[in-house]
Amino acid sequence: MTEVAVGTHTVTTIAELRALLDERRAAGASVALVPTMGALHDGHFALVRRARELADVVAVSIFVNPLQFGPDEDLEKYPRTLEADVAALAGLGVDAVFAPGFDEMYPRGAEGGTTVHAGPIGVRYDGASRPGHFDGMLTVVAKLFNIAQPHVAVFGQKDGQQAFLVSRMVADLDLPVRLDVVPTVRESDGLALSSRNRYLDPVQRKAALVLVESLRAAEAAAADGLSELLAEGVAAFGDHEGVNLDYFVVVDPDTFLPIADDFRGRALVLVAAYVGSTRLIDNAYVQVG
Ligand SMILES: Nc1ncnc2c1ncn2[C@@H]1O[C@H](COP(=O)(O)OP(=O)(O)OP(=O)(O)O)[C@@H](O)[C@H]1O
Ligand SMILES: CC(C)(CO)[C@@H](O)C(=O)[O-]
Ligand code: BAL
Repeated sequence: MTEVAVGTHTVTTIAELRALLDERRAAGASVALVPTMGALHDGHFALVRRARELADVVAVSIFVNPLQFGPDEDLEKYPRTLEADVAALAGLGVDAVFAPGFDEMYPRGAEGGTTVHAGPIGVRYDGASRPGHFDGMLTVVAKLFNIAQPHVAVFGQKDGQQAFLVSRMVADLDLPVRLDVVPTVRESDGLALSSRNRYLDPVQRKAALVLVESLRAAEAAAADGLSELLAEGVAAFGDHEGVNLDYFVVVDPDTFLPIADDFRGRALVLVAAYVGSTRLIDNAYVQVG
């Protein structure tokens, strides 16, 4: 049997990651990739555990991708905790951590290279509030797929539109990778875990619960149809000081288009809101009608 390196290897170049994964593949191993932007929490760790179930070798990428941030967004202040992230991933038995710098990923600069276009769903909902976000996200995900060549890649349902658009890209561009989506991991009070939760002060942390509360209200009203669902979901925002609803929409999970008034069946409620200046998202499946 071929000798292969064991333990957690942190690499910063594409060549190093390819060499490491090629060696494992040559020994017959399957590979799972978990793409992240770091500042890891239990949501990410659930993805890593799932990846371990799905493949012999797990690679986690940590890259805060400038292409998916708008000019007024939080690229500069996005939390970066590489040392702690690597230690946690080693504890979970991850084989490779890929933490490239900007030049390694974009040698032609942010504007100079080929990019992926997300198509019509990429300009709705989060894409309407964050122009260019999904093109930038898909561009880096396509690169990561080509770099790591995983058998399976694991994403979180918390970023529901992202998971949908990645699966669209895989289908539309015939990418040879299987996708797996892990349910949203929540705090005990229901708040979806997010790296951006650490921007919240204690008062905002409490106010942020309105997102999951709106989803629960929508779920409770879903049996009565779309207009009741929307009315109850949006009403949950009431008068929350410092909270501004961005969108509250119900989509068909198969198309990500808004459902019609007479829709009956499983639908996905998407919500985004600003809590202070922090933009948070959440979503939940409901049974309409
Ligand atoms: N609470 C969660 N439950 C399940 N998956 C999650 C959760 N939070 C993030 N993920 C998934 O982890 C992967 C990496 O996400 P990312 O690094 O952007 O973390 P994040 O916490 O979503 O950060 P932010 O929302 O602040 O950008 C994505 O597939 C994302 O959907
Ligand atoms: C998928 C991803 C790692 C691409 O940068 C990012 O959008 C994220 O962390 O969800
Ligand atoms: N969590 C998805 C990555 C982003 O917000 O840019």
